[in-house]
Amino acid sequence: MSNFPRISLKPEVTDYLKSVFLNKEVLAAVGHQEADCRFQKLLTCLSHPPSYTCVRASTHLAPLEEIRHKLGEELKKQQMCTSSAEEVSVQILPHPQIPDVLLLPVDGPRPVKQLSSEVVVGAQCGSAVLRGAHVFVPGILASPKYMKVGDVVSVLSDLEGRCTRGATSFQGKKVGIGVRMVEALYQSPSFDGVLPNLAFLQNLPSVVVGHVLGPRPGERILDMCAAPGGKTCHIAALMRDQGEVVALDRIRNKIDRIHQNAQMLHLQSIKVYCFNSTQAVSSDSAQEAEAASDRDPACPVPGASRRSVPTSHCSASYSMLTCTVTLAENEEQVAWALQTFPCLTLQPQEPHIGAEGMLGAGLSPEQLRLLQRFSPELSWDQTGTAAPLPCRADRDTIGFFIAKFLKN
Ligand SMILES: C[S@@+](CC[C@H](N)C(=O)[O-])C[C@H]1O[C@@H](n2cnc3c(N)ncnc32)[C@H](O)[C@@H]1O
Repeated sequence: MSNFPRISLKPEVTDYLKSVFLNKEVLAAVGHQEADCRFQKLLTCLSHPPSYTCVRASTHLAPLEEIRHKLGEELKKQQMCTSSAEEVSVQILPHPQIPDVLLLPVDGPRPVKQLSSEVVVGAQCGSAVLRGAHVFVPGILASPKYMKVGDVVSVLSDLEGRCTRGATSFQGKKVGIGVRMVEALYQSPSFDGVLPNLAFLQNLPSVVVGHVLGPRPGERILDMCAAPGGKTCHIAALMRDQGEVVALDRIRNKIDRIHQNAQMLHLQSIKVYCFNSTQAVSSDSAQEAEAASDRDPACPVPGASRRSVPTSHCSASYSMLTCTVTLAENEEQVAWALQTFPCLTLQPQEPHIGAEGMLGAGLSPEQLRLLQRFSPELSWDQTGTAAPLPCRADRDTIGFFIAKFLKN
């Protein structure tokens, strides 16, 4: 059996994505064959984990080199517990362009034996396992009826969401780890409890967006879709914890995670509110000028989800980001915003390591160049080759999109 069955999407989702990737503008530019090839690669990318782990280092608390060294020591200790080899080595590389990123290669796919005793986990848990996590009890959907502590099992991921939860038959402890991974298909260190205040697991594009925003100490920044607070904390760290980051999330349970992360990273400048960002939008210019009310940070920006909006005194810059690959949530939003709010202009991004925006939303080549789209399908062939890790890291990412606007 292949370790990676092709990702299985509902037919209507496949059709929709296909219509995006094979839209008229793309077809005219690259032709049907190339457009279809990119789409097929996208489906392949979606079923594979990235070839490295990205860690954001808390450089507001310690220098990068010190964090790199401490992380290496911690991970060596971890490896010594699980490996029979006398010498263990851990490769941790700084990112050449991003000053607070450390990259760790993932080794895989490795040959693993499939055992007759199987634990089935949800797809989300499965992807965490592929990135080095152990299986925690809530992720388990089904397990052998008489499984007991110490049994060796294979962990399989339910990619199609068909497995009905049968956790009642799980005989192990109901808290803590459910299955400790000893033989991973993709060998990647577990970060569970490893330097929690200095090494924060975050996808590379999610770190890039903080730098693109470029917040400065003393500014007031609004993050409209903040939980669990990865980017909120990054912004506060980049501001050296001076100023204010207002973090909104509409789901009350998730608010605690922002508090926990801020506390863990020793960040005091974050103010967290449970609030629906779409209701934080106001067209009232008096209110807008006032922008001081924490509960109503008035911004003339449409309240679509997943946006981080920094504000400053006389003009404001806005950064819009999504972790989706569709035109509707990305380039079409940009086209709409530019048309609806003539006061907005697109700004160059620094760093710009992803691709440019995708054709299909009627944006000009110049506008597309100002957008940053992380498109793993464009370079799928190169990942997994001998290319140096930092080069691979910039290409082998999750799908992600960043636009930076200035409001005049
Ligand atoms: C992908 S997560 C954000 C990740 C976060 N920016 C980070 O870096 O850790 C999206 C979040 O947006 C929140 N959200 C979605 N729509 C919202 C809205 N209208 N108002 C406030 N929060 C919203 C969701 O509850 C969810 O927690």
